[in-house]
Order: sequence, then C-alpha cells, then structure tokens
Amino acid sequence: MSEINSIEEARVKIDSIDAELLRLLNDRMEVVKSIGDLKRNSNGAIYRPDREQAIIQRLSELTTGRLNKKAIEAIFLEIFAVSRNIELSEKVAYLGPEGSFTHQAAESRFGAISEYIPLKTIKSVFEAVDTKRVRFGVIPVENNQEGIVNDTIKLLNSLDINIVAELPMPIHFTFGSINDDLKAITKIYSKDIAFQQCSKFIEEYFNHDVELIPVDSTSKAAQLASEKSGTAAICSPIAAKLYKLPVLFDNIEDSADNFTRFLIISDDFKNNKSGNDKTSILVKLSSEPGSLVNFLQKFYDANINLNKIESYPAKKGKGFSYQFLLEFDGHFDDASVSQLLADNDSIKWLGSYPKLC
Ligand SMILES: C=C(O[C@@H]1C=C(C(=O)O)C=C[C@H]1O)C(=O)O
Repeated sequence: MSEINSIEEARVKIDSIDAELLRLLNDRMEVVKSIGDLKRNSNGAIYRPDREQAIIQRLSELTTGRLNKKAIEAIFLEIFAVSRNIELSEKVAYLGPEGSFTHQAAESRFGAISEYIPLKTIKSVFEAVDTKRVRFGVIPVENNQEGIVNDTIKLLNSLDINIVAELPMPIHFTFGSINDDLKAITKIYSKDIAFQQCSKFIEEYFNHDVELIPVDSTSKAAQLASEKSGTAAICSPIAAKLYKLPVLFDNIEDSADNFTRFLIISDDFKNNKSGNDKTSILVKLSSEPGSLVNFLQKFYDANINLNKIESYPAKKGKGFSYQFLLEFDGHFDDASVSQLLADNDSIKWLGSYPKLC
C-alpha cells in the first residue's frame, strides 16, 4: 500500500474502499437471495452453522493481512446474520426478559436485525420451537460456576428437539447509573446472584452505605436505574444499551472466568459435517454393576474423545435407572459415531454441531 501523509488523504482512501466493500456485499446478498429461493423450494433450513463455521475456517487460513480469526469471525457473523434475514427472516425465541444474557447470546449469533421473542421460561422457549411458532430457540445449558441447567436437559429429553449450535459466552457485568458521582448512589438494583458475583467491586467502590435491592432480572434493574437518580444497576451490557443507561464500569465481576454455554435449538434439524464437530446424546443405563463401564468402553474402542459426562437419576417404573448426558468429538455422519449410536433404544441423539468449546 502506498504511503499516506495526511488523515484527509487516508479518509479519501477509506471512502473508496468502503464503496467497493458495499458493492461486493450487495453482490454477495444477490447470491444469498438465490440460495434462499432454492432452500424455500426444497424446504431447507436457512441457518447452517456448519457452513458458516467452514467459511470462517477457510478465511482464517486465507488471511494474510491484519485480520486474525477472531476479527474475521466478528465481521462475518454480522454478515451471515444479515444474509439470513435476506434469505428469509426466521423468528428466534430466547429465555427473556429483553436484555438478559440469553438475549445477548442470541444477538451475537442472529445479529441485530432478526425478529426476537423473549419468553419467560426455558419450557416456553422449547414449546415455541416444538409448535413451530419459531424456527430457533436460545437457552442456557450450563454455567461454569453454577453447573448444568436441569430444565434444558429435561426438555431435550422429553421433546423432539435438536441442538443446532453451541454458544459459549463470557458473562460480564456492567455497572450503570445516570449519576456519574458514585457518592450520590444509595441504591443498587440487580439479581441476587449478580450481587454475589460482583461482591468485591461493591466492597471496593462503595465505602458509604448502599442498599442492595434484588429484583427479578438484571434487565429490570437496568430499567429501574435508568428512571431514578441516586440509583444504579448491575446488569448485562445489552440491558444497559436497551434502557440507555450510561455504563460507568465494565467487567465488574469477581472472577474473570465466569462463562455460560448457551444452545441454539430447533426441531428436525441436522447439520452437515463442519470438520470440527461435537455430538450430544442422552443415554439411559440400567442400575447394575458395569453398565456404565461397558458403555464407555465402546467410546474407547472406537477412539472417540469424550468431552462431558453428567448423570441424572431417571424415574422408571418402580426402580431407578440412570440417565447420562454425554458429549464427544465427532459427527453423527462419522462411521464410528453412527455405528456406536445405531440400534440402541436407550440412546437419544440430541445433535451434532460445530465444536466451539
Ligand atoms: C447462504 C446460506 O445461508 C446462510 C447464510 C450463510 C452465508 O451468509 O454465507 C451461510 C450459511 C447459512 O447460515 C447458505 O446456506 O449457504
């Protein structure tokens, strides 16, 4: 690139590059529109995380300039979200309320312009997907501090719903208030759990008395704080944005490694292989010596790497049997995986999807 001597000169260059980018993006959207028409004729799914992951992987290997994989991902996830809306706008339900961390996770994958429906419970998200009122649902499945979300597993077990993609997301809390002088703040709204997870911040920044007021959601906290002087909220960045609450501090949580794994779910959905996939299953095993060992032996024999195993007691008739959630490397279409899952009534396949954590 030739030498640039002034900001004005640089901006002229940027304007011309942007015009070219826009022309190329519009060309891309024409092709995307044709794909949308073809999918409509064949009733194919609009969202294909396998294909999106393969594009990001390909571009990360191709890049020679300043953009690394993370930057490419940030840019292209928005392009994909806009593309999907041009193909066909698909409704997305998530565990609300608006401004929840699940909302933030949903927006990170489906972009700013999709049609979102916040629902009150994980069960209602599953039901909205099951009755085809929405094409996709977004719900939490585990948090590294709190453990697994039992409702999600229970509903994956009882309904015919598949996992389309996983979304690991670091949980960062922000501190927002319309007062920029901390001394003027006498009340802080948030959820109990957020107070616990940000206790060091509260201790260090407030040596005067503040009242910690627990409310139902961190979005509610943001709303209340946006309406009243002398108050503040500990909430998600998206909730602060939603209620136009000025953010005074970001990342105020005690532990830097608080992360939640969300799932995108749909009914009747099967990804193609992306090259780096994970499979989730539920399996019921009888309560007798060796049943788990014998089952796990099959993974060892097939050289399949296990990522997770969680157990749940499952009521069955008079006695108890055991149910396990297993996650392992590989895709349903891999011969080793399909052989392992074949002809086994006690296994419920939940989905094979690009591995992100
Ligand atoms: C265009 C497609 O549909 C969606 C949009 C994609 C894109 O913008 O490249 C990729 C995968 C799908 O989620 C496709 O399936 O190729």
